[in-house]
Amino acid sequence: MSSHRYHQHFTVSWDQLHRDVRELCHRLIERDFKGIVAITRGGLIPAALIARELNVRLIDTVCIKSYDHMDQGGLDVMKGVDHDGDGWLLVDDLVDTGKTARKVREMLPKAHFVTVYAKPEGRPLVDQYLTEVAQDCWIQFPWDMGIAYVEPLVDQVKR
Ligand SMILES: O=P(O)(O)OC[C@H]1O[C@H](OP(=O)(O)OP(=O)(O)O)[C@H](O)[C@@H]1O
Ligand SMILES: Nc1nc2[nH]cnc2c(=O)[nH]1
Ligand SMILES: [Mg+2]
Repeated sequence: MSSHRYHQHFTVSWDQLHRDVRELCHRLIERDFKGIVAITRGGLIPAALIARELNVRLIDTVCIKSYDHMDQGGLDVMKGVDHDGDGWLLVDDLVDTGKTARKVREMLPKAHFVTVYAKPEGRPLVDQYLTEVAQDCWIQFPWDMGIAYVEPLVDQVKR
């Protein structure tokens, strides 16, 4: 599958991401977790922020790659964990088609799985998420962006 499926962009700033993760933490505060499993790489930053809010120190990773920028390839699992996820919080930044989530759920069937953003196809695979985003929308994360100069409108339009 390729970038042709994305027709809109949803740009998330660092501030927005931080606010969203904190809101997700409000919904997790009543639960106790043995630790957090972050799905690399996208799950690492939300996992660090959640660990701070919930005072969790034990953090593990499932290392998996599915996309090369907007192009979806085969799943490459580089590292798993040696338990079934019982009592653990499993964290990713987003669920899109659900392919990554399905694979990781097989590996950790008992974990409580959360993402910050969820698209409709992947939504049924997570236990909790904060914000739903349209299926044809590419979520642009702050770690993939930089600050750039923008020409004044008059120069863009009239030159
Ligand atoms: O629901 P899916 O269609 O499987 O897509 C979701 C996955 O895609 C992205 O990871 P990616 O493979 O791009 O790797 P990264 O986290 O290292 O950026 C994202 O972080 C999710 O893990
Ligand atoms: N950054 C980013 N990675 C993805 N991987 C799968 N879907 C997406 C998306 O919408 N944004
Ligand atoms: Mg990922």
